Amino acid sequence: MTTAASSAPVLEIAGLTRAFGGLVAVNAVDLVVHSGEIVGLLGPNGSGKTTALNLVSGVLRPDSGSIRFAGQAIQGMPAYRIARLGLARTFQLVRVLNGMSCAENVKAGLAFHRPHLARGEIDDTAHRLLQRVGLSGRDGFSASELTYIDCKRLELARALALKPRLLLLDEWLAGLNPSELLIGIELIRSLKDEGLSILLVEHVMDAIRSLCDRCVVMNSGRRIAEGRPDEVLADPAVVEAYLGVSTDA
Ligand SMILES: Nc1ncnc2c1ncn2[C@@H]1O[C@H](COP(=O)(O)OP(=O)(O)OP(=O)(O)O)[C@@H](O)[C@H]1O
Repeated sequence: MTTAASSAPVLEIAGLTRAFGGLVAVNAVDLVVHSGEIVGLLGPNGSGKTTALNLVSGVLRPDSGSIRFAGQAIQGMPAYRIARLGLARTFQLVRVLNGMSCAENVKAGLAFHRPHLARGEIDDTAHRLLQRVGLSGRDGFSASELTYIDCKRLELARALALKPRLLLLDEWLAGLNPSELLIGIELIRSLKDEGLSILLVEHVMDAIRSLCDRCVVMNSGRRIAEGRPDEVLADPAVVEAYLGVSTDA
């Protein structure tokens, strides 16, 4: 079990750039996640955070720049190969297979990403992963019957089925009510306590303050700040980016 971040980088991004036509959505961004760390990727709407996650997870190909995961260059690799290396993600709009049970959802992920597992191991692992995210007793429930937070838990279980070293969470806490938010924050913290490294795109400030070891802030595709949550959230450039006004006056 890892309780403190160690120095080995699990993710190293340098000069990452991707344009859509004339719009440079991610512009020469550098970012490092050390092993055991939770790094927040912040910024106002449209600043390029989801595009950055899409580039890291192989959903999109970068125009230039490098992405190293656990020391291996992964830029431009197809998403399924990156996932099999142990880099998992959740999506801003929850993606679960609604026509399937919770257990089948997780087993589908296990069968695809860990095809060497025997049938019994797949069943046991799916059951354990559902317990792990707080879905005990829901193995046979249809995913379409789940509440919103339970859908999020199921998507997390599917991501954990990859046995990831790094987890990318794209606004996983968005839309939760205050009591669900506390549960969600504790669940993410418990993953870190087990040694998982996490890159977290998030707008919920309480979550950022309580979970993140460090934050990188983007605006208009560029990295504008990096530091501890309290430091970056007090940075005038960050306040200006979020509020759209200068704080110099
Ligand atoms: N596939 C695409 N084609 C064209 N433009 C895109 C595409 N994806 C993203 N963009 C544009 O790139 C910019 C960055 O978008 P992105 O979704 O990465 O921002 P974000 O920081 O994740 O925003 P939010 O917090 O609202 O999710 C935006 O101007 C967006 O409209």
